[in-house]
Amino acid sequence: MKAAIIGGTGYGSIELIRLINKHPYLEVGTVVSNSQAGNKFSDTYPHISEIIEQPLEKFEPNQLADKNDVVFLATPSGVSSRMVPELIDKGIKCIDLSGDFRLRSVEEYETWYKHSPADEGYLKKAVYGLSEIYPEKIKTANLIANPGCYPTATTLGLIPILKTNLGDYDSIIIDAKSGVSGAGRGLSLTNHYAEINENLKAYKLGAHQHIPEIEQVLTDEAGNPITVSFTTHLVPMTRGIMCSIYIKLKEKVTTEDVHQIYDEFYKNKPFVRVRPIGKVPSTKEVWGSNYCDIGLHVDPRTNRLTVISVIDNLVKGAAGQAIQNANIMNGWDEQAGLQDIPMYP
Ligand SMILES: NC(=O)C1=CN([C@@H]2O[C@H](COP(=O)(O)OP(=O)(O)OC[C@H]3O[C@@H](n4cnc5c(N)ncnc54)[C@H](OP(=O)(O)O)[C@@H]3O)[C@@H](O)[C@H]2O)C=CC1
Ligand SMILES: CC(=O)N[C@@H](CCC(=O)OP(=O)(O)O)C(=O)O
Repeated sequence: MKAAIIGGTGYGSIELIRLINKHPYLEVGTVVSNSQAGNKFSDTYPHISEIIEQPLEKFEPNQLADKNDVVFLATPSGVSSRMVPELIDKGIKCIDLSGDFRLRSVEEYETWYKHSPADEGYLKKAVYGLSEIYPEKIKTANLIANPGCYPTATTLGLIPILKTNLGDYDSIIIDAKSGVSGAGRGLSLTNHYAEINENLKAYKLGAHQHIPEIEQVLTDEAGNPITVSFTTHLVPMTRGIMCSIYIKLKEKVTTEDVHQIYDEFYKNKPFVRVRPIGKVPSTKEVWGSNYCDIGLHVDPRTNRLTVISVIDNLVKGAAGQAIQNANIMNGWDEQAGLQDIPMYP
């Protein structure tokens, strides 16, 4: 099956290429580039020389739909929303890595993303692609809104406890940290080496576009309105996200009790690894892989649960989950092409 990619020279795209190249049922089809059409892909990324040798192409929706079976849009928000309708109308399945189809409310989108939302008719067709939680909806979807990187780590870390009545869900605090590739390949002063090296920065306080996405998922799963305190930090590393999540518990429960809840919840989910009691995952332990690793601890003095959730932002946080969704949509093993051991050290 041929997979097209739009947003060819970005980080999401080059990670999709790496994963599709070793996928048993997918092969790289058309790769669209807005800035480099006509140039060889390996001119931008020499590490794919002699492996993927093809020109980058212009966006031609008719040709794209004729020559490919699925399209991954690794384009910025505001761009995907303009491209998806033309593609969906031609009958090709789309998996969008941007935030354009994740929020159900167009007003919320405008408030947080600060530009025009996608057409509401197409928004209604989109299925939120949190693979572990919505596999049944994903199976029959034609348009997947692939989750954001921070929302993936956060919601997978929170949903099992939310499904119980044990927590005080007005008290959720998420302290989130990301490597610099989370900001994409575009140049900016914030991500300049001298600005980020030996530095730790909090950013977008109270204004991060992932806040409404996290609250939408948690509210759906809890069945009650949930608001969260969510603060993002930029860390001088290339890949990786760690979300340290804090929830006050209403009853006296132990780490063992909570561990059992998470173990049971994720027992048939191969990409979520709940660490043994006393073990805390680090970002390097999921590097280059589609795993979300979770560590749990209840502090008996404060009766507060701490959840540590780590992912690779470019894999489980973007391209890997997109491939997992393509696997589910096609009825393949959800692990197809994603079974690598994380790269270490
Ligand atoms: N990086 C990450 O960890 C994650 C990213 N995402 C989302 O995935 C999407 C891709 O992210 P990422 O690859 O990191 O971003 P990049 O900035 O690295 O790449 C995006 C690519 O989109 C293309 N593009 C940029 N502007 C336009 C435009 N106006 N019209 C058409 N194409 C354009 C460019 O490629 P070209 O010129 O070759 O077309 C650009 O390289 C984004 O929506 C991002 O928010 C989601 C989760 C995690
Ligand atoms: C480190 C860094 O800057 N990360 C980005 C993640 C953006 C992203 O993934 O965008 P979506 O909204 O499409 O999910 C940020 O915090 O905005």
